[in-house]
Amino acid sequence: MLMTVQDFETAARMRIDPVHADFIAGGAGDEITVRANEEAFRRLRLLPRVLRGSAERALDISVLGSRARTPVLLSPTAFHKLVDEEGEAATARAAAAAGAIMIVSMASTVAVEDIAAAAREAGEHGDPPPLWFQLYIQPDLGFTEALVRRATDAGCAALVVTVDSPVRGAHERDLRNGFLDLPPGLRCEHMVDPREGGRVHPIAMSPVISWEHIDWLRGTTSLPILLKGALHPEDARLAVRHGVDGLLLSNHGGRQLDTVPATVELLPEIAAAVAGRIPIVLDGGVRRGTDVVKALALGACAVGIGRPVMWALAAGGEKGVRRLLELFREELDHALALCGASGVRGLPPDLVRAPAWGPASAHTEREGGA
Ligand SMILES: Cc1cc2nc3c(=O)[nH]c(=O)nc-3n(C[C@H](O)[C@H](O)[C@H](O)COP(=O)(O)O)c2cc1C
Ligand SMILES: CC(C)CC(=O)C(=O)O
Repeated sequence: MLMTVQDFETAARMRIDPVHADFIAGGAGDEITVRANEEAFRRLRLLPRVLRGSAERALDISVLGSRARTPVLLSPTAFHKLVDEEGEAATARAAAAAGAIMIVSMASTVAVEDIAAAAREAGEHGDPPPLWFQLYIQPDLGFTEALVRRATDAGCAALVVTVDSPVRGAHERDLRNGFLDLPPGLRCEHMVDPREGGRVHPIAMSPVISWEHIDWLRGTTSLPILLKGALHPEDARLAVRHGVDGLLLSNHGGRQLDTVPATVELLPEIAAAVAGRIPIVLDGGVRRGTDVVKALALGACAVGIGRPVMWALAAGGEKGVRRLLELFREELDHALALCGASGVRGLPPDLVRAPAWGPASAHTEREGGA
């Protein structure tokens, strides 16, 4: 029975190529940050209030003009067709049915127009939440601008600009496995260049992308812009000054610079830096309803999940992702009830206790390890 994210991972591993499972699970370098994200959530403790609950909990959110029935977003993940033949279309149907915002990866194997059509078909409770679109700004600004127009025309309601990738992270599992490109028959649909007879460009990760590019993007679109991957509080303040509308506080699931802190450890500092001026979504290591409560209480308005979606899609296609999102909903609602909360909004930081951040190994060994 699929009851936890771990169950989905186990089921997925029985169905997919181990090389692809490594691509999903893996991270950069020694994968210290991959583990740190989950460990940090495990170390935080919830301190519930009593005699103040309500019969039902409100789980809906509204962020940057997008309404959703759950604060759990689908973070952008590449290459869904590696694990399911319908790829991102299946994921989008599940997200729409759950009323969850899906952030479409620029590196998706289904085109954003087709993903949007799939989501529209599946909205069970009226209009599903809009899609958001993740972008790596390409040094070829003409190409980038055309892609932004394409995502906008497809109905995407926000742009999530990934800024933690001046170069690609060193994924040693992929290097050892020789997994360096998509298998024949699959391609990144958004990298097809209509100007060049349909040539498929590689995604450029460029260290010359700068705040000037964010200013340029700000001038070319009226969609809300979120920065994904700014971790330093000074960069969070700069983002506000550059007219960015929101932050996706993310360390790319430990796939870029290894040994950066867990995102939930950084959250209080980042929340203090932006001081409520722009919303913060957090991803990295969110695996349980209690993790969602912790992130929201510490200042996020929503959370994203990456690997869990890939495992669920691999384990059971659209149905698998639906079940996963249901599970997060049930766990979140249950945890809120136990915390004496009436919903996901306005959760106070004193719901969370952080034991002194001692050596991570001491905590994890006692709890059965990562
Ligand atoms: C298989 C995989 C592919 C990913 N692809 C992208 C991507 O195309 N763009 C991006 O900004 N982040 C990408 N990410 C990072 C996720 O958006 C997210 O930050 C991370 O997975 C969150 O951590 P979690 O996996 O612990 O939930 C990817 C992550 C994984 C695991
Ligand atoms: C194809 C890559 C650009 C996707 C990515 O960001 C990742 O694998 O973490």
